[in-house]
Amino acid sequence: MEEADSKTFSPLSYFISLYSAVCGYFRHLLLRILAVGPVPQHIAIIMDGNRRYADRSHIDRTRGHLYGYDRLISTLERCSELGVKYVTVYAFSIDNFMRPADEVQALMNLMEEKLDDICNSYRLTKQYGVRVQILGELSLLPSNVRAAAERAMAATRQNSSVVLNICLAYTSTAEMVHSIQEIRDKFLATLSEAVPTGSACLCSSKSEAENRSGRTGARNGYSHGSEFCVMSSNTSLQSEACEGYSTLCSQRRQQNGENGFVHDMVAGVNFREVDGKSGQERQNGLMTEGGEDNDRFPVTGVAKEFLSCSPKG
Ligand SMILES: CC(C)=CCC/C(C)=C/CC/C(C)=C/COP(=O)(O)OP(=O)(O)O
Repeated sequence: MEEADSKTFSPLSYFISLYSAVCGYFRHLLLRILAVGPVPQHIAIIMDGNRRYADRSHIDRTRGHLYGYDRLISTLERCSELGVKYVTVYAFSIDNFMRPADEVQALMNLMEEKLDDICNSYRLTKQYGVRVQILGELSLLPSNVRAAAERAMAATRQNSSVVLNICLAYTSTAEMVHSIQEIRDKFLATLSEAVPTGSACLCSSKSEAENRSGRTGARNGYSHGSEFCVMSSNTSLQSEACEGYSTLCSQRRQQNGENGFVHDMVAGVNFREVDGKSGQERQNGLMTEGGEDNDRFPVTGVAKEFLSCSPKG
């Protein structure tokens, strides 16, 4: 026993543990000071530079991704200590599937392993109370990763201290298109309930039928029928949209020519739900936003990207 103790003790290991304890103490102090000031509720992170780091350090690229993951977790812990409520990480875009097959495979293996590690980490799940949410097109992921994602969400569902949103197989274009399609379908269902079929005040029966069947827009551009149905209804969805989004809607109509009004309006509702800003604020945001990376990033790039894509049914 004594022999084993004398083998494990070394001045170097003693120095290393002393050094890390001192660093930990100062980090803790620094975070306490920072927490006195304003702390953002939501921090979004784009994982980037893992391969460049690996190439520069002459290590395997998979190891570069592994180090990137470790950094993410320590950043998450620091955010949680500061009182940040949401950390959103853009970990894998739909476009990333176009990377070489062996890299995609290695990343998928890493995701599966790390999602399970998060679930099994006492530190993350119990001490930090991390709740995991996976955002994206889960159907595009291999079944083992999808299952790991479901496990992580289920295992941390009860936690509430900090939410870790992991964007996997995600792009904001796909998200916007899907949400618009979903809202369109709900809207059209509401429309068909709210408006008696064949009412003389409504659009022609032909355009009404087209809207109900979920077309992207009215065939004839801004047919009176289509606009009248939208503007005159009292459903909350419609009035919300009309209330603060008229500028956005009309700009969108001008830009897209014959894209349907239904979609312009739905986009307005969605922008509001995204960040709670008014249509005009959102537009100002659009005009001033820049940077390549923002284009595909959730929240910041959403509206900008939407304006540059034409929704298709
Ligand atoms: C569970 C969980 C959160 C797992 C995370 C897995 C992980 C590390 C994903 C990052 C993948 C990725 C595309 C990183 C970007 O760096 P890059 O490859 O684009 O590097 P580069 O900019 O140097 O080319």
